[in-house]
Amino acid sequence: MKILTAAQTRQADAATLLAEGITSAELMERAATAFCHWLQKRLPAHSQRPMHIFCGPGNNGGDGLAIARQLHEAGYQPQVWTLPAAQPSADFTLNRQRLPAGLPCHEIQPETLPQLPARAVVVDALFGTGLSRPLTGAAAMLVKHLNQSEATVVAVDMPSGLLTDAPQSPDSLVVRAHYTVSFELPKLAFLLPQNAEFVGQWEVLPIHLDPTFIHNAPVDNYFVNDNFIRGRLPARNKFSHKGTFGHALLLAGSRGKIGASVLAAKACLRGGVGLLTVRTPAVGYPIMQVAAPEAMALADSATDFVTELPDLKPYAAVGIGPGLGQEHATCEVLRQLLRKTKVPLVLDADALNLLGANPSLLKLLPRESLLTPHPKEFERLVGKPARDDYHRLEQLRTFVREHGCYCVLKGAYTTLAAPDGTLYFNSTGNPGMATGGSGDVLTGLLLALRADKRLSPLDAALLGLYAHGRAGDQAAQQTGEAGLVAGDLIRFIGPVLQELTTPLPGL
Ligand SMILES: NC(=O)C1=CN([C@@H]2O[C@H](COP(=O)(O)OP(=O)(O)OC[C@H]3O[C@@H](n4cnc5c(N)ncnc54)[C@H](O)[C@@H]3O)[C@@H](O)[C@H]2O)[C@@H](O)CC1
Ligand SMILES: [K+]
Repeated sequence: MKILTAAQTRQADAATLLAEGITSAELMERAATAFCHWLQKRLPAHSQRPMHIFCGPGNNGGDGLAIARQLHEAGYQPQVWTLPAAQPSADFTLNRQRLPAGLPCHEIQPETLPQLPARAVVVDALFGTGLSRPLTGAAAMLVKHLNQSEATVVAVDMPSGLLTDAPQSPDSLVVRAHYTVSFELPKLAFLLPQNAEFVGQWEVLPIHLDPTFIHNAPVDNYFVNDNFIRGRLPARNKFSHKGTFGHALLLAGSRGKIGASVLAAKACLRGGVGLLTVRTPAVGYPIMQVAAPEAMALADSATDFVTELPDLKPYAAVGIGPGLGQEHATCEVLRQLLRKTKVPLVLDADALNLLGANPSLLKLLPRESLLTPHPKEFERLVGKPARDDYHRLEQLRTFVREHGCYCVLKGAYTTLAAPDGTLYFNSTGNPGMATGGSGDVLTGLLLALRADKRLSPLDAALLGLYAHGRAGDQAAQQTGEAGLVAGDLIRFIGPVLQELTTPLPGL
């Protein structure tokens, strides 16, 4: 799914009117209907909860007015509140005129702000994608009032005060919505941790914007959902052999962190690798042989950490990092690996910390390497903290362009950056996966997919992220989010990959 900018959303709107020969009021009616169906499913008219719909002067407010009319017709008893405005939009004015006589509509004044008890439902239709500056005056006062209330707040398209795809000044007032119901495509603002307190739980409803416009719109950001992933994992050919799926090498583990190497190894095996060899320090050798007998274990001559790089000839891809430690000798192994390898690399955890601490290593990074930092590791890699989540995304784009690599920034909506700077936001996963070892599982899975000769680097990375999150979602259904441990993810990798495999074309 593409993520459009606010400007492109306006253009998509205009292109739809043109392509379908409809008026903007008709498109507004479509958006209002979609919103009302969403609400009616969750809140029946007979619930009798007080409902207040707050409408701004533009088309977001126009949506609010159309929603009020449709809900009134469906048996709800909403009250409408409008902001004082010199020049409301044409579709606002039209829908204001269309309000039935029995539907109360008041202009907001400081002394007439409605009481909002906890039972009340607020529909926030003050500002949407047209917001261009911080809220002031009556709008600011109203947002403060909404945020102090205990009412349930449902935002139309955007929580009012939040910019669609840029940071706002830190002291800006923004509605704290419990739900944000948006139209057609997700907005970049929804995917950033700093906005979670405003956006709440979000959803996008189709309003059938012009598909040709969306198809041709150039974008920097994609939302990775099921549709986006379908068709990227080919079915296995009957005559395929171990070589097709590659022989991977994993360098991982140190005393006390052999578990990380075991988790990564098991995930790599379940990710479909043809063969796996794991280099661990000697202390990890018996553990690996017992825990993952399908992997070949290659013990280092040092007991506690990895000090030697094996001959790289047999391998189709190399992963390094989980539980590795940051000893000097291990750093030298990484340096040799970066110098010598001719096959795809997956770098995680301590391998990234070593890269961050030794800028000379970063210069050796082979093109198309795949790095999987969490935000702290990413900060060490780039050497300075991000001002905010938007700045972090800019740092990410700059980083991959500079190093010609793929970089996965882990978190909610884990973000993959491709070497051209395009960002892909993953949609799967849950907070239960914020648990030790979850990243090691991702590294193992990505290593398997990078070793698969049939997959492009981009497809391997996208499939890995999506499958990892989906495995987490399926695991959490059985364990609950709190009870989820990284090892639980591993047994769901196989079924999830099976589900994502492209079937034969139907007859
Ligand atoms: N683009 C689409 O696909 C559709 C958009 N619709 C609705 O239209 C909305 C966008 O409407 P508009 O472009 O009219 O914009 P808004 O309704 O978001 O904002 C209204 C106007 O307020 C002014 N304004 C901006 N910031 C302000 C501030 N801080 N204080 C006071 N005034 C401010 C601007 O002139 C802006 O055009 C969407 O969010 C959505 O709700 C829907 O009706 C139908 C489909
Ligand atoms: K809004």
